[in-house]
Amino acid sequence: MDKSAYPYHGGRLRWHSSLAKLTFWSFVFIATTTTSSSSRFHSDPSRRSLRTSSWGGPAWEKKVQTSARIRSRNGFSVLVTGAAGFVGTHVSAALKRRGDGVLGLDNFNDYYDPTLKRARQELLERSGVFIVEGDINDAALLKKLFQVVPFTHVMHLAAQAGVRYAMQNPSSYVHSNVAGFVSLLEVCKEATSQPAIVWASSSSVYGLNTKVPFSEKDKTDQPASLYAATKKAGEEIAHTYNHIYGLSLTGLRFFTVYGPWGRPDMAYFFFTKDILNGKSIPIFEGENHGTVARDFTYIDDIVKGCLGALDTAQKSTGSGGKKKGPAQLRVFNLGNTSPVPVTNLVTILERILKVKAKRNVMKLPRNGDVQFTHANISLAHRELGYKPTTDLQAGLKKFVRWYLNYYSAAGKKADAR
Ligand SMILES: O=C(O)[C@H]1O[C@H](OP(=O)(O)OP(=O)(O)OC[C@H]2O[C@@H](n3ccc(=O)[nH]c3=O)[C@H](O)[C@@H]2O)[C@H](O)[C@@H](O)[C@H]1O
Repeated sequence: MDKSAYPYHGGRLRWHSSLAKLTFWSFVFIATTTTSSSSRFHSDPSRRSLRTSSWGGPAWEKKVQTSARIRSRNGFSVLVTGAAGFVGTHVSAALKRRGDGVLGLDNFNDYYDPTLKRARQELLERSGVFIVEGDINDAALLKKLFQVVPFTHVMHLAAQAGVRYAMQNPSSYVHSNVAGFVSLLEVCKEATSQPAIVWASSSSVYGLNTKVPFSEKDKTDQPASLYAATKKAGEEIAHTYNHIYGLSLTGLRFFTVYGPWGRPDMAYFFFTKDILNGKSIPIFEGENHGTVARDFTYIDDIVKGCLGALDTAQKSTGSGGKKKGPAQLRVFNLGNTSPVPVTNLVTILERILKVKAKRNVMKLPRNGDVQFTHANISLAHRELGYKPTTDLQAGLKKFVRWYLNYYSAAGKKADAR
């Protein structure tokens, strides 16, 4: 790959209001709360543990309605699945802030430290977003939610993420990314007023493709991981529900999203933890010392892309399971279009943390990783007004600031993996 494909920008610092607000509430949270763990557990073969809690009743319905109530002219009423997740939390907060009604749904599984998800939930609750605790495979719960609120939009972010974990727990990917998506679409399609749906696909659908930058027009028939295969399956499933039932569907191919309140299973996150703890970090390289690189994309840019997708989504055309006309079907890359080698990511972290990393360079394992990603974002720019503005250096600075505050102020251990 051409070295010129890895440009760096200077450290432009941009303090986005959503982040400022989230960070503020993080301090409030850390200072005042402990995590509640009153929910029951039940066994599910596809999850290491899955919390459930009872739902229903007049008080619960009122909470749901209040959270989903639109507070601005021409606002939306949005069901955000995966609201306690990294992207879900940021998107929910941004929607709420601009006056949309937002109801969260999350199963709070323990793929990574659920304390972090509870902390995000606490943040959202303080800004008026209620998260219903439940699984997207629970059709009765979904139906109930649609009975209580006529959602105009669904932002579907609930998923089993992580490329390498798919080899350890394949069924969790089928459970969430395939069965769960179908379960959600079944309920959406039956709604009297079908919502428009925006959902998270992944850059990983480009798999072993070698032509860069990746364009939405490229074939995506070589997934390198089961995770990628389930996201690709999601895109095909979206086509089917659009074709048969008239659901308006927009898939967003996220490129390695990072930032404050991020996922502890991701490399930038556990590298930070391990560098600070003096532990060696495994840095992957390709054949013949080939560069491994990612088009790391900052969370605030992704949030803007998500809002742009919701704002430009056309109405679904069907009702009660019947299609009345053709509906919108879209897919967009949301990347930074500026790939950075993983070794450079580590150098940036060393500079910000002022600690030298113990680098353990090793061959890219054959466990689902691809060697590089690079997004062509011209379609998203044209249709959604998407224009990322945060480079990796500036974004990592913000991440590290959050990380140090979160874990030191809360006295929490960074239980990254
Ligand atoms: O764009 C996506 O759709 C996906 O992005 C993310 O996957 P990836 O891009 O693989 O991110 P991440 O694991 O942070 O590895 C980053 C880099 O570090 C390298 N890497 C990783 C681990 C390690 O031990 N060493 C290493 O060098 C590794 O080779 C890679 O080059 C999401 O996790 C995934 O859920 C999905 O959303």
